[in-house]
Amino acid sequence: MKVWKMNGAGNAFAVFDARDRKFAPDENRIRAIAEQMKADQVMSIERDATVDAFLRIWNSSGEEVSACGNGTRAVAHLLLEESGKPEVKIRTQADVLKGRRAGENLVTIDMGSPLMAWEDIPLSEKMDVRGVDVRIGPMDKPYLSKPAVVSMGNPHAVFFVDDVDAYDIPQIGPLVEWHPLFPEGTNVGFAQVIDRQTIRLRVWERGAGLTKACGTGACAALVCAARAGKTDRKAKLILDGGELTIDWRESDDHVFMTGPVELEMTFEV
Ligand SMILES: N[C@@H](CCC[C@H](N)C(=O)O)C(=O)O
Repeated sequence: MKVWKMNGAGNAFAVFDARDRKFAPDENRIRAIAEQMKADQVMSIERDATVDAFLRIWNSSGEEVSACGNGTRAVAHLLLEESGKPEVKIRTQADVLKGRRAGENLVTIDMGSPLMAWEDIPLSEKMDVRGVDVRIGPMDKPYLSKPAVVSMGNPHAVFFVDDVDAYDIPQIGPLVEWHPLFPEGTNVGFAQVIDRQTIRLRVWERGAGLTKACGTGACAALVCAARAGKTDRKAKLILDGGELTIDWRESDDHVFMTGPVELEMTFEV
């Protein structure tokens, strides 16, 4: 079976070609692969007669998840190269996503519409998604509170802060990731608005920890920022491992994510 080690803006992936061979790892196997290949997510490309491929995604902690923006960009890169087509369609558990080339080693994915209803994120109770009741720090004086929430096919909570580097993300991230308000857990973003077209972002990913970049996290941060009037609908997101351009199109509500993809190595197992 062919295996690719790839990254999207530093978000690291081990991608298995399961189109002609069965790949059905259990959680322990996923954890071992992720550790050995230093991958944030393990993914498999499977056949799907209605689209170019089905993409299965596991977090490095072992559980299967429904969406991965950078991973979809990485796999779109492989399928675009392989097929020579101008556009590929990839089914994930969340949606059918379209990918196309945006330059050399640059790929754009149409991530579809963000989900804003509290049940869709999901939250465990009805709440204003523009700032939910989560507080970090002393009860009377929390130093972080009211993250905005949205689903990009997976749950995201985004704290808007003055300085992303002032927070101990590995300490705070897990407290929010499995807060009772999020029955399926959540990815946790720390977003600093630099100007109306620029956001600095760090993400504590559900089931993977602090990664160098999170594609759905970048989409979530832009949507939450634009929804609150903090930025325009198109902005550059500066992550630890690279930059992503996110464009939340007004005409059809779709979010487009563009950024770099790197194929680090290919081998057979
Ligand atoms: N790295 C991803 C997100 C992967 C899944 C996430 N950790 C989750 O549990 O939802 C991205 O680029 O979007």
